[in-house]
Amino acid sequence: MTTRDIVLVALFAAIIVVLGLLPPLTLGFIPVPITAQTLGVMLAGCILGARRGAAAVLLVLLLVAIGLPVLSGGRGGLAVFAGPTAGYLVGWFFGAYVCGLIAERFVREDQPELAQFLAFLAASVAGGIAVVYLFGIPWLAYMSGKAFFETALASMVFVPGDLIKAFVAMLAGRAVLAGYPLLPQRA
Ligand SMILES: O=C(O)CCCC[C@@H]1SC[C@@H]2NC(=O)N[C@@H]21
Repeated sequence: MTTRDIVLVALFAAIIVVLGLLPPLTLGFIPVPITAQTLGVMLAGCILGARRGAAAVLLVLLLVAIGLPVLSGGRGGLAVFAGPTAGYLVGWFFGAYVCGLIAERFVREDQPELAQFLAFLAASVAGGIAVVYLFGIPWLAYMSGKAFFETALASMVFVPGDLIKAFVAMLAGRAVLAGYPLLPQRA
């Protein structure tokens, strides 16, 4: 990693932390909040690509681990990794990575604008939603002692908001690519 990469990773970690200042939306029937921080995960993947995007999330998770209150609602500390949202947090790391991989592979600067939008949207949905849920739901089911399908069904409450975030990440990914490209592009 170059010094520029490190600065970008720190910048996107800061963006994820700042998004955590927006109050979480807690729901009575599931011990996982709706949070704007998942937008930061998608932005990191779409704008920085796989390695640097995942590194930005990892940095945030390290800040959580050392006890800084950087999660929405001012939460932090090692106990979070033994709580009901831990699977989602691990999913953020892999989600940013997969989001970045898809963006790196399918976004091209010389593509038509529509193809770029679609590639960023696919990256955000696959990485920022599917992969995050893939880790989050089984862990939540285990922690709450509920059936997997019941937990998966309850987690669908996050989908509308996460789709809006994926749309915002798509717009931001394309805007940054057009003005100040940072995304590595793979053959
Ligand atoms: O703050 C935490 O401890 C982690 C919160 C995880 C929230 C999950 S991520 C996917 C889904 N989308 C949301 O807005 N909330 C959940």
